[in-house]
Amino acid sequence: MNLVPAIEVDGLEQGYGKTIVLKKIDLTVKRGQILALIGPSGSGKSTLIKSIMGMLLPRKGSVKVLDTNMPNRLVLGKIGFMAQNDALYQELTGKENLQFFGSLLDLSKSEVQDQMDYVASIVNLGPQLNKFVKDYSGGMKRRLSLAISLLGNPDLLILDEPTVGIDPELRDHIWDELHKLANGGCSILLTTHVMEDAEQADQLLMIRRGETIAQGAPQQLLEQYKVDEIEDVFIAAGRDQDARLGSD
Ligand SMILES: Nc1ncnc2c1ncn2[C@@H]1O[C@H](COP(=O)(O)OP(=O)(O)OP(=O)(O)O)[C@@H](O)[C@H]1O
Repeated sequence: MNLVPAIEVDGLEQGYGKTIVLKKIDLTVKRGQILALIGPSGSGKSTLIKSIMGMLLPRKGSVKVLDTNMPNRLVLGKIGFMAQNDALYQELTGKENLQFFGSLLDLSKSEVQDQMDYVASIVNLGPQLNKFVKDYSGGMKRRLSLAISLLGNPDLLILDEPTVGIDPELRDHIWDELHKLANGGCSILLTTHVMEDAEQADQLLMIRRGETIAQGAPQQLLEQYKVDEIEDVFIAAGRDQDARLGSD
């Protein structure tokens, strides 16, 4: 297996206009590893993802994906990306959406057809693929977006809140599949508010007020903070940060 990390972020500072949103962020996602990014609303998770995808250039520090500085068109083709807002064609069916996004990846119609059953089964969407997306529920749209991100056998999956609106049973099924993909060498970075998701990851990065407040394997963090729940790690690390920075 290639030992170059899938993602390397080093000393990243990022912001909009005069506002600094992220400070001194370091992270490494090795090949085949799953990293969950946790933080309250507005803490900068999507900003970090946009920086990794090359949609925002680093203000300070560096971002490398598959050993390449972003943005890079070739590397983008190796990333399966699921944005927070579903970017789907409402007037097309689920199947037509998959065909369209597959064609953007230079997959032939028959290649998309071959992969369609597999990606649709991961998110349990097979029976609804012939329905128009405008008639989908919010959770079905998330599932279709996830299926689209899996097309083309990506080396890296970047998933912004993939489990929103997905029931616990299907979430377990999706996690089984994500672990299988990771075991096959796919690296995965996802954001979540759901602590059950966090427990499934190999590595956690907790951000709050633009900074990393805790980073490590779930079990390691539970031991370090002497707590039983990941949520309590976040709370304790947040208190430490408030004590350091002041709570204003
Ligand atoms: N295009 C933009 N221009 C100006 N400020 C922005 C822009 N996008 C995000 N921000 C600000 O940057 C901060 C971080 O936003 P970001 O979307 O990265 O947070 P998040 O952790 O992903 O939040 P959520 O969990 O709600 O999606 C917020 O204060 C937000 O208002």
